[in-house]
Amino acid sequence: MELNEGQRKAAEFAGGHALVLAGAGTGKTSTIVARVAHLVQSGADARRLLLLTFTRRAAREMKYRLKSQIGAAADAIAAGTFHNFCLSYLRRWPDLFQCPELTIIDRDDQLQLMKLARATTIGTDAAFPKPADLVNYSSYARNTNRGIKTYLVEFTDLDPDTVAQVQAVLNNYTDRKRECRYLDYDDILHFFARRLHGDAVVRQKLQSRYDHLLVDEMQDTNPLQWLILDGLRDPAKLFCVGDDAQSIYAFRGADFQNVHSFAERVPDSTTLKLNENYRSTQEILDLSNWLLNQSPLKYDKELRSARGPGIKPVLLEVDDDLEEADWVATDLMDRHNGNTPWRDHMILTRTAYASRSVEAALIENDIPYRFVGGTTLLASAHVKDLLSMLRVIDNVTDQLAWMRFLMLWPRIGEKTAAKAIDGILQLTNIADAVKLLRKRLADKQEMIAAIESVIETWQKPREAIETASKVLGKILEKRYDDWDRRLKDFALLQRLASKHESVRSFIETYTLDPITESEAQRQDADDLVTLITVHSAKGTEAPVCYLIGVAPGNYPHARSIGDDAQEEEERRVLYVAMTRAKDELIMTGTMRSHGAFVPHQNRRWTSSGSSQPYFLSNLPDHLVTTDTQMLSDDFDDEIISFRDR
Ligand SMILES: Nc1ncnc2c1ncn2[C@@H]1O[C@H](COP(=O)(O)OP(=O)(O)OP(=O)(O)O)[C@@H](O)[C@H]1O
Repeated sequence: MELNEGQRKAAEFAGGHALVLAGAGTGKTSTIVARVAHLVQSGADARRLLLLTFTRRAAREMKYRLKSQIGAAADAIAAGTFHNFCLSYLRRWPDLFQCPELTIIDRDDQLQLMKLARATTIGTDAAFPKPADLVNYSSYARNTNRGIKTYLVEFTDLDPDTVAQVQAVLNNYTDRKRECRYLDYDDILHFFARRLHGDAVVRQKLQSRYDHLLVDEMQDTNPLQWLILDGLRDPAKLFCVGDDAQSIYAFRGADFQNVHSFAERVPDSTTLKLNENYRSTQEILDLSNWLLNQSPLKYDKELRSARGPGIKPVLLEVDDDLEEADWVATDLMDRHNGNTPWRDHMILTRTAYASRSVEAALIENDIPYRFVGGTTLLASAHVKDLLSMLRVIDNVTDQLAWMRFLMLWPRIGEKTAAKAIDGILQLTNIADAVKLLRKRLADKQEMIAAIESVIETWQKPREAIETASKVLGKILEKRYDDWDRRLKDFALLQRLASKHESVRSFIETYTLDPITESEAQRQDADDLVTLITVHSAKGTEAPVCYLIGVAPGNYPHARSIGDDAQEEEERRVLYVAMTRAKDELIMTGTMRSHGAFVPHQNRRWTSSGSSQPYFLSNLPDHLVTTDTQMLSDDFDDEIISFRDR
């Protein structure tokens, strides 16, 4: 691929810090890859480059592209997510970061722990914020780099007494984490940033480690991530790429001011722009441009297609999600029969839940697919059961894992487990814990033998999981009706683990950046339809994109209505979704008729009515082909070509 003038200028930029600010499909990712290649080819030491991406998948893809451009040097480049990068240093320098051996916990564990903290601190009070709210408060405050009290006063309606109680619950939660040696997702960045800014030795060591810091998807970084970049730069040079119109993670604390205010924050920086979109045809961009232009915010983006004209986007009204699913599956099969590979198709959904009918239709029709962004493999109950065994071996103070593991066994209830755990928490290694269990639970020799057999294979992650599956199989089989289906996941875990050097690294990788079951199953297959949530689809593209659930209540999502900032973020979600399509964008949803939404007797949206805000309610007819047109007698050629492919 030959870079255009703007891309080349950015890739070969010889000044200090730079921000590449550009719209969707303008080659930001291609440019950052080209810049890394350029730096290495001009003599930069690959080991002194740090490439930060939003997902592990993005890092893997960039490395893959780099490998073809610069060969083995690509292996030396540190590339990964902020969380991976920070964790690697917490692990490498535990003393400097004052962060001993720790277990990473996921949201499920956070909720469990918060439940305990809430119950201990305030007892039962139905009106008090729920564990999920408390986890969210804590997470948002840290990611936006605010004290919890400041956050609660500024962003919630809680009265001063409740604020004080929430603080007490969160203190209890923190104490519990310390006691169990847990790190939650936000702690990773928080601990790293705190030492980076609070300890001159750490700062000096890290600042002397890199020459170039390259950041993809800058618009989705949060204030805490900014703090990290700010602490790492100078003499290292920042090269950040981003698009403010694609900022869709404000709900997690992302701050698109990191892009908007880059020039003020980094006074000696240069902002470079890319204008031409190489991904989509002009018709797809006309619709995307129109969507952004409806916003009260000035995005100042008018995407121009380098590819020229193509097929107009289609907006298809369906009666319900079943009809939608059937239609998508039939259309996919028609296209595949016409020799288009499955891989050319991507189905974008708001949520995993909203795509269940489409997923069922894919399965029913034997359409091979992988799902990206839904319920994740490590979150399913039987996998958590198995992981609990691995986790207690890795961290003997992992209270939540002990509770789960012990209670798997017959005749061990909450009380017996809690008593044993009280003793275990005083210990420092698994060998002592086994001794203690042998004494306290003398009639549970089978369980103790099971732990010992896994310890024996501990150094080989694949074997450790195989052993754990065998020794737990008999008891798990009795717990789950659909055991045969679940058992297959254990084989999947073994396959994934075989690529890791330790059990811990395996668990951490997929806790930090979760993988869905279907994604894991199909990792090596390449001709598949991709079913993906819009949030996971950032940075991806496909020739044909189906955007399902384009309806009031989804765009903007009902939950965001009434909050201007959230509604605006919803517009950007739709914009991200539309701009994934290269050749064809097909939107399906309920209730559209001749440019206005007409409540239908048998349709789900009837009760909320057509007054619900909807981004496409004023959509000019000329921007899309509608199903009404598709069904009319004077079908034009373009529509026939779409249908008769
Ligand atoms: N100079 C070019 N010539 C031809 N194709 C290009 C050029 N630059 C980028 N492309 C292609 O355009 C598409 C979009 O590029 P890329 O994914 O880098 O854009 P992006 O700005 O990161 O997009 P987004 O932010 O929407 O994810 C890719 O298919 C890429 O190969």
